[in-house]
Amino acid sequence: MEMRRSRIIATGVLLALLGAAIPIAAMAYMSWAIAVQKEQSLLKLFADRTIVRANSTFREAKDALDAVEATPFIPCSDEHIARMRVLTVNTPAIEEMGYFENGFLRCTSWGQTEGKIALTPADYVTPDGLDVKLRTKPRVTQGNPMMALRHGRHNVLVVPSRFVDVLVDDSMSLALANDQGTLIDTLNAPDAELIKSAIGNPQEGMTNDALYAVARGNGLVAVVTEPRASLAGKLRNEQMFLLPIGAFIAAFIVGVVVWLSRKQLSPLGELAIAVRNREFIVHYQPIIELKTGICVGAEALVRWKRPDGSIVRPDLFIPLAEDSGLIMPITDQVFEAIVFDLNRMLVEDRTLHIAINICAADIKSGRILDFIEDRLRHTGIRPTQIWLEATERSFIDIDAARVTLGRARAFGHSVAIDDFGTGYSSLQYLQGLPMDALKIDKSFVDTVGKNTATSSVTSHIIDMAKALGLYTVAEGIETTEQADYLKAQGVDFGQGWLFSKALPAAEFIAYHRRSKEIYGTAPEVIQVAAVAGSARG
Ligand SMILES: Nc1nc2c(ncn2[C@@H]2O[C@H](COP(=O)(O)O[C@H]3[C@@H](O)[C@H](n4cnc5c(=O)[nH]c(N)nc54)O[C@@H]3COP(=O)(O)O)[C@@H](O)[C@H]2O)c(=O)[nH]1
Repeated sequence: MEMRRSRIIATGVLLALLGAAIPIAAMAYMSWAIAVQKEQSLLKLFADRTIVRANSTFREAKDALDAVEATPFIPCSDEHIARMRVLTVNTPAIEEMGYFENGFLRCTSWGQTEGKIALTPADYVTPDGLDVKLRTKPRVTQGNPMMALRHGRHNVLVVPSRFVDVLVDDSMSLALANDQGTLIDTLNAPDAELIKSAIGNPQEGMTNDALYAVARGNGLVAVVTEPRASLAGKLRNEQMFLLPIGAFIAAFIVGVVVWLSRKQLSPLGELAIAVRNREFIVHYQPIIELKTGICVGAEALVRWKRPDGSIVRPDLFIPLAEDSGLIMPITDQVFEAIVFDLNRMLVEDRTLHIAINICAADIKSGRILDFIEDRLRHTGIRPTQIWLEATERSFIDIDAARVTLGRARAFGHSVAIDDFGTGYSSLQYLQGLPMDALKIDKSFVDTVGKNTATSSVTSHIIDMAKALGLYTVAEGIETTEQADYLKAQGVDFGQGWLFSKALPAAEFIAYHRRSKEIYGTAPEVIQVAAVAGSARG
């Protein structure tokens, strides 16, 4: 009992801990995943914008080069130089324009040169056919290194930062490269190693320290990165929304676990577990023919054997079982136990019968009769050897009771009214019911030899039963005086501690064997009455 409680409590605590931890952990993980996903979408947006920006810079440069190539002016004439100057001024992306002849720079948008600056080989060629020299020191202006883009006989100089001229968050860095991985320019000093590996990877990703997103287009690759630490703000926002949901789910699960555990720990919960685990055993109280002392059968009385070996008396759990409906599976288990325990004995001695207690619900529905019929099949036990005991209190629906008891007798069972006299119904009320025997309650037997107000009731009950042609069985006989009195009154059978307490199956079998040696076997009178399906007389 204690072990089971401890197990239920331990399981409950474990499930409650898991039930609390899993939703909160799941929501914490979801907060992180959503924050990462949102941040990566933002990085991707900036990477896409960088590609757009770089492409537009290339396009501007190309348009300017196409325009100057198409001019009809004499190379390096005043008109040609003026044209280059106008295009330079009107094209924000370019800083300077130059004209090459025979591999040397002859003039630029600034004017004539000495013709000594030689054309150097391109670092790569864009898909639009522009020769790109990544770092060129402008020899004319002597300014910072620029990127030179050449098409035909002209080139333009572009400040590399024009390609990455995108507004990004302060925490972000970006890099632009061509699709062979040659770096064009960077912004906010990104980690070179990360950029190198990100260029080779698709879309977006994450390292131990940073998040990154990659965009590609027209021979260019843009990578935008951000340290993981900068996720903190977004993560907090997501957590503020999701963690309360996780806490709510956790509280709900813990509540359900506590509710289920308490239910399992409740008497009804324990009884339900006992039914599931088939923890019921049956003891048999011998029934004695008072005239001869012969053991004619037994009443099957259920006991709840807990896993720790302790036995619970039926009056402690039968009322709860009846209220909850668990009495039906318990009755089934009692009947199966009878078949298991006494099959051989009942087949060997046809004069023996076993009485079982039937609950109100089964009397109303008649369900138990089908169950008994099914379980008796192929056992060799005759239906006449099974008596059904029903208390007056269980006849809630008298018409349904009449049908069920009638069916029971037609099938061959004898029907006994248990605890007679303790209910409110009169014998007259019960008179119309199909029955064979009346069990006189212990409370009346107890009055024998005592001068109490109810003493005379006992003999009246016996007389009425005889008048109705019913067998009589006296319960709870504890003294020889009671037995002698009841025998003298013509009571047929008796049970009680005078003869024996309810015994485990093996002890009842031994008791019956001993009794047989002393008193012999009963004549077939009880069986005959039951087979006939009619009352005595
Ligand atoms: N629906 C079911 N009810 C059942 C079943 N098994 C038992 N019960 C009912 O539980 C009540 C208590 O039963 P139990 O503790 O087994 O007590 C029985 C006898 O042991 C007791 N008894 C018998 N002789 C004496 C005696 O001389 N002195 C004394 N003090 N007690 C004695 O009486 C009980 C028998 O009761 P009854 O059924 O009225 O014949 C009890 O109401 C049982 O019916 C079950 O399987 N299903």
